Amino acid sequence: MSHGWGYGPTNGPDKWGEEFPVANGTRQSPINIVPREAHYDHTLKALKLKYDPSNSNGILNNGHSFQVDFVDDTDSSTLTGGPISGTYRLKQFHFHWGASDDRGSEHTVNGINFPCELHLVHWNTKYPSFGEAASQPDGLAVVGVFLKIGAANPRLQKVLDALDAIKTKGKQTTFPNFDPKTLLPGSLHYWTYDGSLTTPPLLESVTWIVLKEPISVSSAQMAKFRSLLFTGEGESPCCMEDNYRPPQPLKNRKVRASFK
Ligand SMILES: O=C(O)/C=C/c1cccc(OCc2cccc(CC(=O)O)c2)c1
Ligand SMILES: [Zn+2]
Repeated sequence: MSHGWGYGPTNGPDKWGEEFPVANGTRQSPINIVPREAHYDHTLKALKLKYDPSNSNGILNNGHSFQVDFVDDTDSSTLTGGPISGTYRLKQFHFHWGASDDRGSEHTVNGINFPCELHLVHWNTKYPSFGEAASQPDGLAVVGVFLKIGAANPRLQKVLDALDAIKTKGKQTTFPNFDPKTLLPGSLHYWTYDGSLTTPPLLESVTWIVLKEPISVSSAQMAKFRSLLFTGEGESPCCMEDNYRPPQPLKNRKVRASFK
């Protein structure tokens, strides 16, 4: 049985560096964002997110999180503008969350954890594929959105209603006609910095774009995330929760803000 990375005491974030030495690299993610120390950059453009709901394809429990995959063979769902140049295609979105509402996000703000964080993963079309782009310093752009406890989020509920069908690792089902734009907050003000994937292989290829404004999620909806299992059918069940990497050293990096 392969040891495989995870979020437990024997295979969690503190152990990842044994198999993935880049875990101790110079541009690792997530980080703690300190708004007072972020530099307002007036040259930063507004984010342009153009998503075609017909590109949404399936929803998968990958044993670490669940992800909604998009058809990415054309430029119909893209990220442009913001801190990036060129066109990045939406590949998938997924979440990270905690075992309780006091933790779960990967990025923190002034040391504060949110209960959940959404990642919308895009790859630079100057490269032939996601896999190729993932190994390039400008290959990926991930939009991070915090979820904050409040009113139930009806747009998020559409995603949560699909989770019963993918309870165990490896299960997937169709997930057509979903517009990820419905998961974005009203403001697209953001912080941006150069970082990495937050799970193995921890590749240092991500331009991070973390939105300042959270979206809402209810406690009951958070419980639905935790109904998923890290484990496969027939294995002793382990609830999918606390699937987040804690903040990493900023080292020689600046965080820029698109807003004053
Ligand atoms: O061999 C494997 O299991 C994986 C190989 C591989 C090879 C290249 C890339 C890559 O990316 C995984 C990924 C995609 C998007 C986001 C994240 C991190 C996060 O959860 O935010 C990780 C995975
Ligand atoms: Zn993620």
